[in-house]
Amino acid sequence: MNKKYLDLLAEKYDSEEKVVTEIINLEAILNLPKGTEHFVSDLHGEYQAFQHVLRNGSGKVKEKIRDIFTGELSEQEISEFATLVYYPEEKLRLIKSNFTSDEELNEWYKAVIERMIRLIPYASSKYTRSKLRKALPSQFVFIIEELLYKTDKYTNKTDYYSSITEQIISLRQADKLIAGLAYTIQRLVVDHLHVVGDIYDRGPEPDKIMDTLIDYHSLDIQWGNHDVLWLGAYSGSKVCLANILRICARYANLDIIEDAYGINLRPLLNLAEKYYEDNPAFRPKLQGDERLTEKEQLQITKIHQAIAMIQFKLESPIIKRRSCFNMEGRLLLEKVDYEKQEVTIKGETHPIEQGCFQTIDPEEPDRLLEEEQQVIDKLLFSVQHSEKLTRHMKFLMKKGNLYLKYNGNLLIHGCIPLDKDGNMETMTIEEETYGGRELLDLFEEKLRYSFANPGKTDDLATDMVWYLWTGEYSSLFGKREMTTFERYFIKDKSTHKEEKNPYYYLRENEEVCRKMLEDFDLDPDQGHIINGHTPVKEIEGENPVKAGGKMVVIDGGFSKAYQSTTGIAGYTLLFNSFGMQLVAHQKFSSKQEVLSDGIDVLSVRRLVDKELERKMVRETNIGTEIMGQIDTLRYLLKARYMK
Ligand SMILES: O=P(O)(O)OC[C@H]1O[C@](O)(COP(=O)(O)O)[C@@H](O)[C@@H]1O
Ligand SMILES: [Mn+2]
Repeated sequence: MNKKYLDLLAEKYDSEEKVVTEIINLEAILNLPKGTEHFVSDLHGEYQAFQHVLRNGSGKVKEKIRDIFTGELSEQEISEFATLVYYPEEKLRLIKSNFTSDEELNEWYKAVIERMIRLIPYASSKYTRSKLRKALPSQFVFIIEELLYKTDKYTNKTDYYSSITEQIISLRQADKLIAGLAYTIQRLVVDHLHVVGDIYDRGPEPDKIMDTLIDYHSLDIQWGNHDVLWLGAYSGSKVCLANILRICARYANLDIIEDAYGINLRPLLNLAEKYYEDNPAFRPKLQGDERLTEKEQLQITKIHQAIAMIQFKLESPIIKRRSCFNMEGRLLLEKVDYEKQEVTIKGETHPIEQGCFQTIDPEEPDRLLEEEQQVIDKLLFSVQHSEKLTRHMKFLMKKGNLYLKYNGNLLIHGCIPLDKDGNMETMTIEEETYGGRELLDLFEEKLRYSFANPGKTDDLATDMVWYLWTGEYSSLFGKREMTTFERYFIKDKSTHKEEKNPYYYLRENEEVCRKMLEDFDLDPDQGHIINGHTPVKEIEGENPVKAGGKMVVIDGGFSKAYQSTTGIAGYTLLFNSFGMQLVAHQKFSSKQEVLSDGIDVLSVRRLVDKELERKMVRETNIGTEIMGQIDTLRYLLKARYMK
């Protein structure tokens, strides 16, 4: 081992005792049951629903409460207590307003603190003391540890508890302590979170989801197609930028751009007001009980057209300079007869409905007007200089990958592009041919390069980020082509269809899934592929667990816009030392309803896989890392202290 490395290590472990203690500590960790992994996907800006799933650990919090308090508390009391753990501040306010005297309130405080103190050792039984300590609210660590670790041998338990809790109450610290304990419980229930893509688009608050993830104790992200669209925009792809703005306009979410990320839309609005009128095809989709004035809707409709046209124009030169994308079929602006208002696609001519080609020169349909060019340039400048967006995009890069191998499973948002016989599809880029895992690695390399070079806007790497959004062999898109143009302008619905990659029916087949796991050097007997991206239509009887359990699809539709097709409000997956469980969530109406009626979004559990023997940390990714650390420490011990 390198001497310098050893010197550095010896600085940290500067005595034999320190090395020995750390080895013992690490060995002990290896023999603990593995922590619970929590998988979510396709959050699509639905911050409130995501918060709920995160706070209740997909039902795990309530399960732990039930394990301990069934028989002692009524079902109603269990629900109330669970709600307090999920939303401590709000629930405390609500409960406190029901008490008429301080005595009553103080009694309630005592009971609740005692319950939480009983729950914590149970929820943390898989962790070392030092890990638990890190999860405790820092200002109360001393007090909580006193309560947790006291023995009743020599002291009177009740007195001991009472004196500490009474002090807390009289010093008016009870609310803070309860909230701190509640967050500790939430944190203990889930050890690690996987976000299998699509944080952004359609829903109203992706920025708040990002803030939550930034504060989360342990997570990784597999980028979704919508996430790379945002990364692409930030990395200098104007066409990706036009797409994110178009989607925000379409779903009436321009607030995300203006208010959350502080990007000035005035230049785009001026352009939109100058050229566009009302147009039913571009009216925003309003979700739930969202209301907008007629004037607001009209304004968005105009912006929506302006940015869609900029997007179509920007696509064209990329398609032309990148023949390897094989997207010539998408050069639709050139296929429009602007006189007759018709478009010819795949040999068929269709009338254009609700066209808005005011800024198009039929001789040069993809040429941006000077004003359009200025608008998109200004927008790109603001996007790349938004402090908050920079923070969010950097985090997305730091925690994100295109796919992840974790504890024997393969996590990937979309697919591994296959041909209809199940072979990996290939793409030739700069004279090299790539397929399967190598293609995915190349995509990721290009994305990272583009992100690191935001000043380059037309290079191959930046164009490839857009390809990841919409290209046939993109592992995130997984469809032949994106029919955005057709959906706006052509009535005939058959032109709107987006044909899926064969992966999406081949993944039902166990052999195919095993082969893909092997291609990624994973053990097909142990591993699973975990996908998001395609909403599972439970309503039509589709099963999210496929290929004899080798494939699990967890996109059940957090996205409100898709709930009518899925019939539920999303799946999540839990993987603990006993096995894997899929959780189906019912529609989340509002936090208010959970708070006041204790109504918890009902989750239905399905067993995906049961471990024959309880899985220990030793058998996990982290376990492998720890074993490496132990080896190094043993080496240090021998080389420096055992002479
Ligand atoms: O109906 P919308 O929201 O415009 O989106 C449709 C587009 O979104 C996509 O489904 C991609 O988004 P998802 O990853 O959420 O499926 C495209 O295939 C399709 O063209
Ligand atoms: Mn997706």
